[in-house]
Amino acid sequence: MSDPDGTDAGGARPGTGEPFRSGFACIVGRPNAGKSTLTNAIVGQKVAITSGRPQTTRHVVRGVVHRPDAQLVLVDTPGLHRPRTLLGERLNDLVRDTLTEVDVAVFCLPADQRVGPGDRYIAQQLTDLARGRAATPVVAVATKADLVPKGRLAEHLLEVAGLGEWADVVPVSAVEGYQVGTLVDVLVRHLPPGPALYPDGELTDEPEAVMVAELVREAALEGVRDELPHSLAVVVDEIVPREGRDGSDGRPPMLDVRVHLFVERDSQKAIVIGKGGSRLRDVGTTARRGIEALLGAKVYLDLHVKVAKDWQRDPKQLRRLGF
Ligand SMILES: Nc1nc2c(ncn2[C@@H]2O[C@H](COP(=O)(O)OP(=O)(O)OP(=O)(O)O)[C@@H](O)[C@H]2O)c(=O)[nH]1
Repeated sequence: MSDPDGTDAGGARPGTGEPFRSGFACIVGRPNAGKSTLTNAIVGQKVAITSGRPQTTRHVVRGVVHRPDAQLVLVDTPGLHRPRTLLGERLNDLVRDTLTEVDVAVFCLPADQRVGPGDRYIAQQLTDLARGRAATPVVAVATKADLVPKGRLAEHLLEVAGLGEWADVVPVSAVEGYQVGTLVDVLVRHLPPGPALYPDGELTDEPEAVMVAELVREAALEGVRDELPHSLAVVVDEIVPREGRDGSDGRPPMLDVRVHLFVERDSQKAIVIGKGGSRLRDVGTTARRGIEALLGAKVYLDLHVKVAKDWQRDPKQLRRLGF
């Protein structure tokens, strides 16, 4: 049976000395290959659609798997999602774009169907690019394993293995939860070492969080628009009620709002913060007024400025952050 909260998607490997890993994966395959069902099985209940955070990634985030040892971010690949409508060069371009921006690709091939020309075409593109400069590993997945007898599954796996250059081949059944955890383990192994890309806990695309981020960004860019990258990234970590300040005692309710601002260079961090923190205080005051009006509560606004290079590993990552 499938594990309803997705906890079979792996656990800590204490004592292994393995570094924390984080990165992006995309799930590709022809229509009806089981991509959506697999995505849901991988992220389980922890789905956190973040389409409202366009500043954090150029792709739509489908979900984030938080583990003690890793964070796996599943991103949508609109182009590859509907290969029937994207033939020839356009598909090539999309595959290339996608593969250069994720750490690992997942190629779904349903076990209940013969490998067809559509699969072969995608397989060729993926193999070319896995061999190319981006060298993105591709994990081939035999989906819907529950629909076929063992003998047929073995046959399918052999066929899939011969189709291209895969880092791994894994049979799964998203419906029954079979091997979903194993697949996540395999994907995590292909992620580079690095800290979590998203705050732990639930992400949100709630309009308030998006608007709070916008208010902070606007305030941070005021007067220094030319000196800061257009796409200064603002991430709202949390909006939580202050304990004992829910308004029930007659005092106005109070919210703690914690926000990270990401910039590219130390010099930009200095601009945002200002001499002795004076500018950041102004940014906070301006943003707080807007946020209080928006949320209808008193707000304690906690702003942190970080240089992205400190927590991002390479230009690839910076691009993903929107820089
Ligand atoms: N039995 C079984 N059915 C599955 C499994 N995974 C997906 N399906 C079914 O296969 C069909 C297609 O699955 P989707 O997840 O929608 O496939 P998709 O690749 O996202 O499809 P597109 O959106 O058309 O690209 C659905 O009817 C699913 O219920 C599985 O592991 N076992």
